[in-house]
Amino acid sequence: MHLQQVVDPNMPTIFVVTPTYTRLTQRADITRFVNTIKHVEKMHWIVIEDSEHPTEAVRELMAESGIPGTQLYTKTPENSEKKDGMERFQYHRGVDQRNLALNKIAAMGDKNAIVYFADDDNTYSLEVFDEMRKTERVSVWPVAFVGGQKYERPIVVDGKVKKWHVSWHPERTYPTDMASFAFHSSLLHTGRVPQFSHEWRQGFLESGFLEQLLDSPEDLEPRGDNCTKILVWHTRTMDVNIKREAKLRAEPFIKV
Ligand SMILES: O=C(O)[C@H]1O[C@H](OP(=O)(O)OP(=O)(O)OC[C@H]2O[C@@H](n3ccc(=O)[nH]c3=O)[C@H](O)[C@@H]2O)[C@H](O)[C@@H](O)[C@@H]1O
Ligand SMILES: [Mn+2]
Repeated sequence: MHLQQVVDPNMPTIFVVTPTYTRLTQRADITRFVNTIKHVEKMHWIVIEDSEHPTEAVRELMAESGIPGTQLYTKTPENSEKKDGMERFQYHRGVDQRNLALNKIAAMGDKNAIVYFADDDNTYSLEVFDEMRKTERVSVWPVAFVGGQKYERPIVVDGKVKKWHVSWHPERTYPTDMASFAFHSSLLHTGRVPQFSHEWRQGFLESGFLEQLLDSPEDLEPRGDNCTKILVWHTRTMDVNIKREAKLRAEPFIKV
């Protein structure tokens, strides 16, 4: 008989929510992302394209991954979109995409699930998925390479988050990155579905969202040895130099 790993039927499903958009490095980023999350059991991958229509590229990447998932799309509205000359920090990314996913997950009605916002370009340990699986309400852990620091992390005293190792806008109620927390799906079923807003200040998305889930940072459940282990890195893919393309064009039948 073939030996199979027995999956605990009570184990919560992890909904991994990934906004994405068409760009030169998208297949590279999503390939690396898939190579990590394909090792995570009992998960459902929600990919939301920032686009007016679903793309063949994402459909294909999702199908080839073999990961159970849902392909959604919603274009960031004109007025809140990146305009020419705007710097990266001047506009929100992923707001409408994550909101759509939240509504979808709420409608799916799974009462035994965890929700995690995982951007397509970060680096994730497998351990972070084991840690978030234990979430009762909202779990939290450190993230490296963010906020102009080597890492940002909650400081835990007697099992509670009391302050933060964060220097960028430390006055935020929850001064922490999108990749630093996960929450239980029960929080989607207590009334209005929590959402992100374009109206919030740049860099205040996480704090604004968490304020809808919890009363105080002390309600957070610290993971990763009381928030002392780096399990996620806020990496970014470099802009690829294609300045010689005009001299020798890519062949249209080669998928990059
Ligand atoms: O506050 C913000 O605006 C963002 O800042 C940081 O993220 P950062 O690495 O700077 O941003 P990206 O990785 O470029 O974008 C975050 C996610 O949104 C997607 N995205 C980006 C750009 C875009 O136009 N549309 C879109 O859907 C990306 O594929 C990615 O999954 C945070 O890590 C994000 O979670 C947060 O949404
Ligand atoms: Mn990123």
